[in-house]
Amino acid sequence: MQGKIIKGIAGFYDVAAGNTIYRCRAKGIFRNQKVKPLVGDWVEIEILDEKDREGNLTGILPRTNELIRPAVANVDQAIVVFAAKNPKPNYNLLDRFLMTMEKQGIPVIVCFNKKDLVKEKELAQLESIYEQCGHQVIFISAREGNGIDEIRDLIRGKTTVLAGPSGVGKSSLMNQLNPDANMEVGAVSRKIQRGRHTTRHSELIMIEEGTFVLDTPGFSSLFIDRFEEDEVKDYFQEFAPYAEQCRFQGCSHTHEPDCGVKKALEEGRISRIRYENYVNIYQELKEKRKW
Ligand SMILES: Nc1nc2c(ncn2[C@@H]2O[C@H](COP(=O)(O)OP(=O)(O)OP(=O)(O)O)[C@@H](O)[C@H]2O)c(=O)[nH]1
Ligand SMILES: [Zn+2]
Repeated sequence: MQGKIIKGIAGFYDVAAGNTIYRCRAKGIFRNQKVKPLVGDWVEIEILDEKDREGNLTGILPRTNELIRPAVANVDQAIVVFAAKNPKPNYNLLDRFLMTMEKQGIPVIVCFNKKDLVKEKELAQLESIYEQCGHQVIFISAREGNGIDEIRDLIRGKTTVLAGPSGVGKSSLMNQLNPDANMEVGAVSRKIQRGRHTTRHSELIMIEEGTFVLDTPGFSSLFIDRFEEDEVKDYFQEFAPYAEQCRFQGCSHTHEPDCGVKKALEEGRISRIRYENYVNIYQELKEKRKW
């Protein structure tokens, strides 16, 4: 029988097969192989006890991909959640997340929660910025249950990493998607202080058969240390058409004269937020390399 590992705890793996979750032990063969079972793996299991839902892991199917942080395999897509307001979106963190996922070939849907707190006009601005750089953008209100069906449609039959900083309403969203999950929802300030999530392990929540969501702990620890500064611009794809007009080949769009990207910025064709994040990330990587 085949299933998917949704959780690993102290030598056991919880495997969802159909609508049932079996607690499985990895058989000896895994110790001799170099591959260690990962959350998200599609696996072959043998049932030992149907009533007690116990089994053995007997094989791992080939992976389509493997993320290191969070440690999870076979990710189809990510949904990154920010609040449209309260807390104000950290666009720099958002752009870093988009780069990190894009580098690993994982499509990202940008989701702004708490749409009940801001005006349509502000939402339209957010939408145009992130659609311009190639992402699907959705607006929801987890509190009012708005946009939840749209999310359900987007995640159906897939494995989705749900990421976002503390306080944006991820737990509220998970509760809407899966009332059984019963995640703790609380005041923004209190939870940031307590810093819960820091020691939690990756766990997939089965929303329905074949649909899995990973609620990702520790979003702010996402760093972009595996990038060269010169490749950063490749992740700001909306710059590309204007870069053709730069005077210098390999223009970094920061200090060079006759830069097509800076011209487009002045003309309002490129988002200032995105441009400033680009410069910030570019310079940070350049500084790092000096040491
Ligand atoms: N106005 C408004 N408030 C919301 C919405 N969704 C969540 N909230 C509130 O935002 C606060 C944080 O919500 P949580 O769901 O706990 O946020 P979280 O992202 O899971 O935070 P952590 O658990 O710290 O990661 C709570 O006070 C929620 O009631 C929304 O759609 N609109
Ligand atoms: Zn340029």
